[in-house]
Amino acid sequence: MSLTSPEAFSVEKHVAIAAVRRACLVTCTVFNQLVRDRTDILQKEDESPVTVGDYAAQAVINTVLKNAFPNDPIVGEEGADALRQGSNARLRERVISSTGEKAQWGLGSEHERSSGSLLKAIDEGNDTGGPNKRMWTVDPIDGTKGFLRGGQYAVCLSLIVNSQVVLGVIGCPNIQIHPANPDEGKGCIFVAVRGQGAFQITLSGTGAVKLPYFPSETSYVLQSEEPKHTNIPLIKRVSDELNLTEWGMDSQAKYCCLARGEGAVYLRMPAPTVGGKQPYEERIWDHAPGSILIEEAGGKITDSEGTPLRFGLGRGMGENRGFVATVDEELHGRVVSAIKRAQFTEDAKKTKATP
Ligand SMILES: Nc1ncnc2c1ncn2[C@@H]1O[C@H](COP(=O)(O)OS(=O)(=O)O)[C@@H](OP(=O)(O)O)[C@H]1O
Ligand SMILES: [Mg+2]
Ligand SMILES: [Mg+2]
Ligand SMILES: [Mg+2]
Repeated sequence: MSLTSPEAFSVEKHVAIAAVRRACLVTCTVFNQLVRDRTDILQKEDESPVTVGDYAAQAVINTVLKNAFPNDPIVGEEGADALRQGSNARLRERVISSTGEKAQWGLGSEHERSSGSLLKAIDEGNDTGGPNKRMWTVDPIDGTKGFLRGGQYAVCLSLIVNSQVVLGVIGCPNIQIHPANPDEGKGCIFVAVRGQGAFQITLSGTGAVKLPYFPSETSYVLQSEEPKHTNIPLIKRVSDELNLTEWGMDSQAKYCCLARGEGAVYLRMPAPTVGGKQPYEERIWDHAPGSILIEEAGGKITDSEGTPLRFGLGRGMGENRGFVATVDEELHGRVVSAIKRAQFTEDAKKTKATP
């Protein structure tokens, strides 16, 4: 069976959807019970937040994946080291109770719920990635800041074979099922398999629609909500030149909105670095599922110079900095050109400012 035959990755797709759905149930429960009280949030070394929800969702997804595909490595965002520290015992207990509350979430029995096996399940995501292998990426909560705000966040899973993303599944509990009709409610899962198209289903698995399906009336540039993650002034310059309007949104929900037709461009540009700091290296779990969703919806995604994205370098994406995704291929070329002009103007300003 070739990588793109109609039956390819059918088992993987069903397992991945089940894993993402279970993880979404966990994150919704955690939000309702814990996050609203603003408890149990840790600051990672890079000062980004991690919550009971991130750990619990990664434990659930890794457990489902390891049960189905014991030999597949997993590249997951989170690690359990902080949970092993005595000072975080309360957080650890919260994670255990969040994952074990219902047997259907995959960590049901007393034995399986024990602290050791939970930490082990989280640490199954410690693979280093690389070029010549089959591996999963897991971002248990993408847009943790959005999750904490009650805004958009995404539970993200992808399968990569020999550096090519072949399957992407993104759960967005807070996204409207229909962009123009709030009455239909919230909660979607977006699914793409290489060569088989991209689809949206509801969180409960009903109402499959092929992407894109929503006729975009206004032309939006989807950008990070978090200003530290992107170059907002540069994106404004590009948007103005192309007569587009910026729309800030947390997480890979941006890729999902673009794939269904709710915008013109996904644009992410590296934030300016200060004090000789190295630029941020993007992570494969933040873009692998979103990139296949865009491509299978008929769109194009590259880095900001028009170079293809590289998912076989390790956990990071190396020199791939800044991302441009569009559903309209002609627009993609115009965005890349507009970025070059905007960068040129920015550089010229800096040179003028330096005495
Ligand atoms: N400095 C910097 N530059 C670029 N990207 C960064 C940076 N720091 C973090 N991250 C990663 O950004 C992920 C969140 O994605 P977005 O920026 O698209 O959404 S958001 O506006 O922050 O919600 C976020 O994913 P999560 O940690 O899963 O939330 C990070 O992996
Ligand atoms: Mg994070
Ligand atoms: Mg992320
Ligand atoms: Mg995350």
